[in-house]
Order: sequence, then structure tokens, then C-alpha cells
Amino acid sequence: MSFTGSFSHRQKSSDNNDSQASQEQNQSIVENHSFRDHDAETFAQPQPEPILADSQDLYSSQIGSDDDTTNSHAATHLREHLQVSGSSMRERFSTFGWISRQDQQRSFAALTPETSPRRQPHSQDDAPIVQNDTATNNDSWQTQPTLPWCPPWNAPSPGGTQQAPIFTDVSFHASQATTIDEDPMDLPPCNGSPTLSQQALHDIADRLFAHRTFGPPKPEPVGQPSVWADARMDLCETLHYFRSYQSACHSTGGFVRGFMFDKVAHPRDYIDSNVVIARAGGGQVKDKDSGEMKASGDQVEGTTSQNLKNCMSHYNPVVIITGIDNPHMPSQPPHQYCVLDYFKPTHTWVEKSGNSKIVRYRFEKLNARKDSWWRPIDVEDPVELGSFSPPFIKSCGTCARESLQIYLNGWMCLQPTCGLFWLILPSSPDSPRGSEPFEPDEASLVYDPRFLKVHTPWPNDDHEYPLTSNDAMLSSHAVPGEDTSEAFIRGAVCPLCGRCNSRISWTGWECPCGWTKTPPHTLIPALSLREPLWPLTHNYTPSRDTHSPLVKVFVSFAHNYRINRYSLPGISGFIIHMVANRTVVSEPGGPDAMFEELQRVDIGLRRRMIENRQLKGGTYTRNFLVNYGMPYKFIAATASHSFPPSSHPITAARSRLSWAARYLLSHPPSTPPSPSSDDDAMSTSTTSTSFHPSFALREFEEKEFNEVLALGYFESQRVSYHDDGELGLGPTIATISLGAPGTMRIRLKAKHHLGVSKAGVYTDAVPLPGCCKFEERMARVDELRDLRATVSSGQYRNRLKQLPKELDLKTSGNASDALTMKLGHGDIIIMHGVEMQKYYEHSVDHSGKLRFALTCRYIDPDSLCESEKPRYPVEPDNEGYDGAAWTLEDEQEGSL
Ligand SMILES: O=C(O)CCC(=O)C(=O)O
Repeated sequence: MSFTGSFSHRQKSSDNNDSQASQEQNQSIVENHSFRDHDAETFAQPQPEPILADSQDLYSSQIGSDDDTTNSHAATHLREHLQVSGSSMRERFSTFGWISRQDQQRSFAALTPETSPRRQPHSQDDAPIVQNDTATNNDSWQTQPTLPWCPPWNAPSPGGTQQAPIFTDVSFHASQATTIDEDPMDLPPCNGSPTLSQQALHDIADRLFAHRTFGPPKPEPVGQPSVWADARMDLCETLHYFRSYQSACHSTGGFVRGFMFDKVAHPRDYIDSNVVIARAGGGQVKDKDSGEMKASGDQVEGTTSQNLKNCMSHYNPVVIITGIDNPHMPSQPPHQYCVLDYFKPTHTWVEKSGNSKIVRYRFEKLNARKDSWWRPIDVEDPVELGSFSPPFIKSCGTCARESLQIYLNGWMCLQPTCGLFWLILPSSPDSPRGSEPFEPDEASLVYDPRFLKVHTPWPNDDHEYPLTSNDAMLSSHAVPGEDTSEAFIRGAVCPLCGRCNSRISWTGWECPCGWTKTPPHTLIPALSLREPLWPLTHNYTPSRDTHSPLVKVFVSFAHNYRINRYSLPGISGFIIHMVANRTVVSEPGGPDAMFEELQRVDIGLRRRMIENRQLKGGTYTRNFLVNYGMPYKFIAATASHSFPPSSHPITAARSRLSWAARYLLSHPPSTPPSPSSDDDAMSTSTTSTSFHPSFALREFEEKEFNEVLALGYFESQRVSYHDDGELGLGPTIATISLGAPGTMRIRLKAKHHLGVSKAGVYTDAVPLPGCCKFEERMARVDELRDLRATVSSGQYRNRLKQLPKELDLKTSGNASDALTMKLGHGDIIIMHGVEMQKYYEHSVDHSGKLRFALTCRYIDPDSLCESEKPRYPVEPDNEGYDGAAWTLEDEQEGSL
């Protein structure tokens, strides 16, 4: 079993005589660990005795052994600051390596510092402080970043056989001669590796860094990534382990899944074939002078660190992706985003950089036996993982916590709350820096190879985890809606070239290399849209809309439609929801037929690119769309086509919607609003709510619908809040909803709701009832009108910038929905009025596998520039649909 195997390797040590017994003992502990993770009794078990080199020598060589008769000033000084265990490294490793992992899991369950007594600093005479004390990591788990567990130092190199490190050609580089601690720091042989002197360690560090190029140009990589992307959206839509559009880390459910390391890197970041060291993302701002990203303040261990620690304690590997601009890549990434591989997070700790604390992570490639595609061509790794003796570890005399030595410059306490944090303790009073602890010169820091190249075996590090996802699989028998389910809107990794491809086309995936995949569509029958709990009958359909008390509703019933007409507070114009009944949806050529036909014919639906300066490669719409008739230039690069011949869902929709608009514009409500409407609220209205049907009808007839925008939505696709208020559009917009039930939400735009724009400028439009600070803002209307007429535009704008503070306006947040309409299959929405689009915005989502929305507008041809004008004739509606021709047997036309 690999689990056992990987741990039994650890028994190899300088003391082979004990290996058998220890192995058995350790084996039982491993099993305890694995089956009794949360069992506190486990902690009382006799501790295993991994056979490790006794490092007392190390301690002695640094600060003088206990029987050091010279008892130098340095040793005395250091004893004041530092308590190092009198126990052997063997005991320390035993504690740190085996128990702390259990400890972490226990503390993960408890997560309360109170449950884990904090260890007090010991006096020099105290018993050894490094012992089987599980408290250290218990509270550090929650609040104190520590090295979460000690990697198993004695692990063999991943290649299986132990290899002596390559450091025969010893040459000490002046550039690295900043090491303060000039003591030999010799370690006894470990894993067959020879004793390492300080100088040898520097030499190894030299070799490790010899091939680092911060290019360009960088050397070519030895291989090619098996998964890559040109655009962030392709990446995030395709990979299950990286769905973060803005940040460097993607976590779900308390676990990190993937990291992306790109241009914004820290100078001490490090990448070789098997190890990645990176700074935690976030907390950086652009320096005004240099333009470089700099820490904006102290970084504290936050959710990402916690999630990463969860990965460590559960052996969840994470995927690391590099951006093309990552300066620390040892070779030139061939694409904008390249997936490296699965990595084990092994350490997280805190350092200082400039004046700020930063959080850092170390990762090791999960399967270090595999070659890494990003290894530079013709460059072998100078050092294999696990080649060296273990990293040096000490307890701090001030905080009593253990920290590993990360840099050769000297050991530092890495507990950010400790007084000795990030200070090197000089080893001798004659040190050029004196006897006081001092901060290292950042530029001189050199990684300790024992830390850099430590090997951390995991029980699952020989497992192959997938870098591609195979979710978009169809069952062997046809299942309606399966090929429009959420999995099918995710991107696909091209099996030929590894490119991540978002699903752009309605019909399937396309890769620029020529590969395509077109899943067959199984028709979703219109009959399957019927909702058992809301039976559709030939009578008028009940309403499921909800609205705020400020919204007035007028209800009428005509031509098989329930007609819910809504007046929104303070504006002229209205929204009408025509709720279809069974007679409507099942008409020949009606909604049922249109829905099925739209599944049979390819009308050219595609997701369209939207420019997004924040995101490399732009973004795509979250639905598929295509335009017919007059080009609708506002949705980026939407292809426009001439109207198809009649008996097509597009032309049928335009004809039906023209009829509906004409009917509604000529039939204003003849009844008062329904009793629940709040008339008092409406009386505060500041703009006209009057509606003149003859004018509206005349205007509509002059500006008949000359455009249909078809939107197609797979499962979970939607259109988020937007308005349809572009210049050149007629005042009436009509949509027919086909397929899965949708929800349309209407709310006041944020700048009208809050009274302040994103740029912090006061919104001087007349406030609408229900908005924030309505009365206070109303009181400013006259003042601002007068001011505008008397001062320069600059002065006026300055005043607008002052007002948000003066009125104590909130600068963020959204209005709650004023109106929510449940759009059934065949329902029609008509929005009328310029103010509707100026003040309000709408969004639509749905709760099924497939939905279409066909929306008609009038687009003034004169609003299009020459290059935007259609090259085809845009004919008027010639189908002449008449909804009044379809009558119910028992229809009672008229308002109720
Ligand atoms: O019903 C829909 O899906 C939304 C249509 C829409 O909002 C639009 O076309 O602007």
C-alpha cells in the first residue's frame, strides 16, 4: 500500500539498526493517525521514534553546548532570546512530524484557541521546551501562522534511490557572502548525504539559482503543457480547479483548488522543476512612482491560508498555473496561461518585505518522479528533492514557537506576533552587525537548500489526478436537456493541442487548431415544459409576480392572456407582463411550435465577445445570441442577418410581439390599480406618470419593430442587470419567453438608488420614491437646478462631488427588486418609456435546461453609421399575426 510504503521509507536513517523496530512502531502510529484522527487519546500514545540524526551538534555549533565551558557572550545573549530544546532532533522531529499533523486535524475540529493552552516562554532553566506539546500548533492553526508540520526529513529522494547532492565544485560566491552566521552549521550525514558546511550549502544554493533567468529571453521548456489557454475566460470556464477571474487563487468549500502565478510576483518567489515558492496574493497596490505592485500593508493569514492548510491536512493537492509573464518561470511558457501540474502545499509562513508582513507558501510537485515540461531544455535539476539533511528548526526563546530556517543568512522566528519576528540573532559578539538581533538585508537573502529541496511524501503522491475535466459526457441513450445542462456550457480542453476552449457556439466546441465537438441535441418537447404544480389550462393563468408596495399593478384579461400592467414609482412608462394560457402556447405556429423549431434549426446563436480591460482576452456573454433585421450594435459584434422567410420562429415572434404591443398601447387600463397598490407612495412621484395611448400608438406605428434579438440560454445561463436605453432605440421593447420558466427582476439603478455614482459624484437626476434619503435629496433639487444655471460646469461638478458626504450617502449597495415577474413559456413582456430604461435595470435567469428569449425593438437606421448599416433590406412584418383571432370558448374579454 502506498501509504505505508511512503512512510516506511522514512525509517531509513543513519541508524539502521533500529529501523525494523521503529518501522513497526511507526506503522502502528500511522494507522492510529489514519483511523483515529480526532481521537484525543491518540496523543497520549507513546510517540514513535523515527530514526533521525541527532542534531545536538548543530545546536552546539551555533550557540554553544550546555557544557560549553567558554560560555561565550554570544551564547549568553542567545540564551536570552532563544530556547532550544535539550532533547535531540530525533525527539523534535518525532513531535513535529507525527503528532502535529494529528494535532492539526484535532485543532481543525476544535478551532478554538481556548481549548489549546498557549505555551508560555520558558526560562533558561526550564525543561526542554520542544516536546510533545500539541498546543503549539493548536492555536497557531487559527491565528498564528506557523510551519504547519515538519516534512519527513528522512524521506528518500523521489526517484527511489538516494542520490548524493551535486556540490563538489565548491566556490563561494561573494554575492552570497552576506551570510552572517559563519559557524559551520555542519549536519551529520543524513540519507546518505554528506555533512553540509555553510559554504557547501551556499554553493548548492548557487547551483540552484544558477539557471534562473528573469528574462525574456528565457530558454525553451523541455516539453509542452498538456493544458493551456489564451484567455482567462477560456481557462476559468474550462478547468474545474481554476475558476477565479480576478484573483490568483481558486478555493471552494474550504479547500484551495488552484493557483495562478503571473506577472505580479515577489522577488523571493521561486520556481524550479519540483518546487514553487510564492507570495500569497492580494494586499498589493501600484506604487505611484515606479508603477510596481507593492504591499499596501501587513498581510495576515486569511481564508486562502486556512484553505491551504485544509489541503495539507487532507492531502488535497492543488494545481498551479503560470501566466506567460511570470518572471520566475525557469523557461519560457509557450502560451498566455499554462497549467504546470498538481502540487502539494507543504508550508505556509510569514515574512517581512519592505515594511510589511507578507504570507508565503511552498509547494512541491505531487508526483516528483514525472519530468516537468517547464524544465529548461538542456538543464538538469541540480538537486533532487529530499537529497539533503532536514531543514534546521528552532524554538524561539521569546514566543516558544518553532520556526524552520528558510534562509542561509540565519534562523529567524517566523511568528508574526513575536518580538523576535524576522530578526537574525548574531552568533558571535564580534559579528559585524554587533550582538543585537537585526533584520536581514532583503537583497542578500539566500534560500537554505535544506528547506528549498526538502521532500514531503504524501500517501497519495503516486496518484494521477486529472488536469482536464470530462463532465460533458452524454448518456448512451438520448436524454432531453442533457446536452444543454450546465456541464455543456463549460469549456473543453482540445484533445489535439491542449487549448482550453470556452463553449462559444450553440452547436458545440471549436478549437482554432481545427478540432470540433458537436454533441447531438435531443429535443426537449414543449409538453415537458408544463409545470405540474401550476397546471396550464385554457382559462386565464394565475399570476406569480411579486412587487414592492410602491409599484402599482393593473390587471386585465384578454385574448387568452392575463395582462399584469405595472407602473413603477415616479416615472412615466410601464411594464406589462402578458401571461399566456394553454390556448396561446399550443396554437399552430405558437410558442410550443416555436420552441421546438428553435431546437431543430441552427439560427446562428453564439456567445459574443465583450471587451473587458480587466481580463486578458476579454469576456463572453453569458448567453448565446444572434440578431435579425436592423443591426443591434450595442451587443458587441453580434452577427446580424436579414429576416428569414415567414413561418420561422424569428418572424413569427416579431409578428406576435407587434400585435401585442399595438394592442396594449391602444388599450390603457380602464380600471383603477389593484387594491394592494400604495397610492400614497405614488403621490410623491416627481415625474409624469401620464400615458397618452393615441400618441403612443402613433409613435409605435411610425417605429414598428425592425429588429429581433434572439437569446438562447442553457442551464444556469442568464442575463444580468442591464437596461435597454441605448440611443436610437424606440420607446417600446417586447420579448417573448420560450422554454424553461424565467424570472425577470426589475430594480432601480444603483446610482439612482444611492444618489451617488461609482465615481463618487452626486446623482442630480430627480430622486424616485423608495430611493435612499429620498426627502433629503428632494430638498436639493431646486438648489441644484439654480446652481446649474448660474455657475460654470466645473463649479457645478465640484458641488456634486461634495454632496454625497454632506448628505452622508452610502456609496455602495444595490436597490432591492421593485418587481419580480415569473416568465412562463409563451409569456410576453412589454417595456414602454424612456424613463423606464433611464432609471431602472432588469435581469433574467431561468430554472431549467433551455430557454429562449426573442426581443423586438425599433432601431433608428439613422443612429447607425454607414459601416453599421445592413447590406440587406429590412422588410416590415408581413405575417400580420392577430392574437384576437384565438378566442376561448368561455372568454370574458375586458378588464376585471
Ligand atoms: O427575457 C430575457 O431573457 C431577457 C431579454 C433582455 O433582457 C434583453 O434582450 O435585453
